[in-house]
Amino acid sequence: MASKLTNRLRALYTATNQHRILSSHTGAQTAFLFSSSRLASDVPSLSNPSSAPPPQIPQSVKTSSAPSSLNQNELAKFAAIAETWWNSEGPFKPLHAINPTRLAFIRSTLCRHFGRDQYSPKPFEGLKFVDVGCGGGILSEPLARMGATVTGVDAVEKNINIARLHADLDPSTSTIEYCCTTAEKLVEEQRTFDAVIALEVIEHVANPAEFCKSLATLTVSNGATVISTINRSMRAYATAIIAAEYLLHWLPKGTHQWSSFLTPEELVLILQRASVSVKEMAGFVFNPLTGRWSLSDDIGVNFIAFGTKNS
Ligand SMILES: C[S@@+](CC[C@H](N)C(=O)[O-])C[C@H]1O[C@@H](n2cnc3c(N)ncnc32)[C@H](O)[C@@H]1O
Ligand SMILES: [Mg+2]
Repeated sequence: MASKLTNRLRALYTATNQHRILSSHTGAQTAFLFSSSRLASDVPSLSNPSSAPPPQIPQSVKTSSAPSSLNQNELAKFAAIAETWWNSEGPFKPLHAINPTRLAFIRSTLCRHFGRDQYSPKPFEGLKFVDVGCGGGILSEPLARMGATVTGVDAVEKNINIARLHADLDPSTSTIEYCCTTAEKLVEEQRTFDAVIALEVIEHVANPAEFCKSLATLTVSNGATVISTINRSMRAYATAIIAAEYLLHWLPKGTHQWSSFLTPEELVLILQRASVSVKEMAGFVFNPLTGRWSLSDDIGVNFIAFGTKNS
């Protein structure tokens, strides 16, 4: 299994022609990877103009002694646009557009892992999932429709209120348990889940490594952890920031900080340190001709990782 994973990762990294395989990391390489994370201030920060007014601090969940994953500046951005979660033409349009593609990855990896029939209408029946940083519930709802018992948590209270209101519109989603809380709080409460999913959240948290530790602790032994984020590559700077925020206006300006992105290797390493072994990875690519997203071996910009918690 380990060599199969290694081969798969090697193929992916070779395909993107930009990085080396993880199993051959030396201590020096690892140190480089970690020292470059969050310190990449040498790239011009279009996404953080110094003239921008200070963001409003939202009402968000307070944490206790556990290291906090909260970054109040990031939370303020989401609080400011919380009402627009279910407007598929609004600021969350990219998440709506990418949703079927990321759900296809989740369905196929988790069905294989949990031995479920991926063509069944409710393949996740009997499994407990948590959607960390669930926002308005764009992902939690389809997961619940696929039969999972879903808990959705977000640090912004407004998001949770919107998510609850929307889920209540349909009996198949009104069963979702929504809470304004954090992964570290759930750890304190000793909650565990068969699958822990955090999509497009890690680039907005205060400490990605600690956040991954919390996600891993929430995952039952041999359970699944799924994370998606944006690669800290030049291509991502050009497309996910310059094009998406400044040229196409898909996202509000300042949504993303390039230096907060993680490379796939960094994500795999911090998950590995948290006892989660990444088994599969895929990229999301946008076809401007069809206007659709699809899964790809190209993990150069948007990517998703599926791992399992070591037993
Ligand atoms: C880009 S949105 C992604 C929403 C959802 N996961 C999706 O992909 O549809 C990021 C979400 O993470 C939440 N968030 C940011 N930091 C968080 C933290 N430390 N703990 C919990 N939620 C957080 C934000 O409030 C926001 O709703
Ligand atoms: Mg993001």
